[in-house]
Amino acid sequence: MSEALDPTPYDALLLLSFGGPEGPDDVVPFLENVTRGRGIPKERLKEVGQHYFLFGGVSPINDQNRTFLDALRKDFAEHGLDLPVYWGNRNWAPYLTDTLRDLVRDGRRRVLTLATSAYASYSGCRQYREDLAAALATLRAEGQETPRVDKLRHYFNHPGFVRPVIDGVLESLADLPEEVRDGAHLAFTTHSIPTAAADTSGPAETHGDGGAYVRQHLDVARVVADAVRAETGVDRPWQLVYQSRSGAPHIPWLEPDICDHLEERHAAGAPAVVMVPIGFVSDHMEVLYDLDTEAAAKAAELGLPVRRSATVGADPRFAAAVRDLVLERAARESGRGATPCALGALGPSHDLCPVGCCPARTPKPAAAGADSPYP
Ligand SMILES: CC1=C(CCC(=O)O)c2cc3nc(cc4[nH]c(cc5[nH]c(cc1n2)c(C)c5CCC(=O)O)c(CCC(=O)O)c4C)C(CCC(=O)O)=C3C
Ligand SMILES: [Fe+2]
Repeated sequence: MSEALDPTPYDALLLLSFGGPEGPDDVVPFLENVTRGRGIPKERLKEVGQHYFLFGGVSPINDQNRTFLDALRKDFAEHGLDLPVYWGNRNWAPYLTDTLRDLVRDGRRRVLTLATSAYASYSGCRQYREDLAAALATLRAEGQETPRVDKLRHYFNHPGFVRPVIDGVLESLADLPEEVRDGAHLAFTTHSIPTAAADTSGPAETHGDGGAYVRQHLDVARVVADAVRAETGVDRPWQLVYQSRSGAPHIPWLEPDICDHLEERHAAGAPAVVMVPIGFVSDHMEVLYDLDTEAAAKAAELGLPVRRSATVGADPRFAAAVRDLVLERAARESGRGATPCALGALGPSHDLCPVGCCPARTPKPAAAGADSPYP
């Protein structure tokens, strides 16, 4: 077998995700898990619960992760990468702590984690590292010997993530009526977060002005817009906009919201808009509700033709990208050379989050970073 497919020192890959309800009875307990200890207004929770009830109380996220696990296992098997893949969530079964128990039971000693968020932010990176630390603490308190846990670098600019997004935009453009296709604007969307969280996202030297969170999204948006221009020969206006805002109204979050943006584009004379959810790795409830339901209704009201381009999901190129990222990290951890692959202007992200990366408002132990209490 070729040396390039050696995952040493790792003996397991852990897919770490958000989790979602899988039936009407799950919705309220799920939302209680999500918002434990955080000041989400009750009104917002009722509203979010409604979004889930509209879809039978089922979030698509768990099935999307199951499909992605299948794609990863298939890719690894086909390429002779012998690395078992586990799955654990922050807010719903399979819970991360139970998955860590499985890893210990199976004798895994060195685990590499893939979080389902591609970008730097407290919610998308450090909070997952806190989840890992909490699960490790629980097992240690039970007297178990825990594995060493690392986390893969942010993959937002990996070609295996970006190219499927480009294809999705091209498909959405092709799906628009011909008379509005060339004039269509691109609206790249991601999860809004408090501006204070955006400004402190990523390593300390990138703080300020939207931080790594905004810069990473802009980098992806630019690469996609450039590729779409090269492919179609049409230069389209594009912008990064936000969705799924929550929190108290007096706290500033990233803006503009996609619905306001559609209104503004319509008023500016845009004949059509393609919404490109680069902030979401698969069709989460945010995509199904906030874009396909709410923003689509806004567009219909305006008489503005819109399309929503596909998320990456279980695209085989994304599974191959994860294989590439695993082998790259494994090579570096064992002192072998590895050339990290990245599109755009920012270059490959760090392997190890430095101290002060995406700080929490209330500091908590976080694993798999320079400030981890776990070696
Ligand atoms: C950056 C980011 C990601 C991307 C990174 C990642 O992928 O992890 C993400 C993912 C997700 N967020 C999700 C759901 C929710 N997020 C909430 C709340 C919040 N998200 C925030 C940010 C993010 N969130 C923030 C700053 C809040 C408010 C404070 C807080 O609570 O931290 C709330 C509470 C109600 C509300 O405020 O909307 C819910 C129900 C689901 C599951 C969807 C499904 O079921 O398909 C997923 C994948
Ligand atoms: Fe969220």
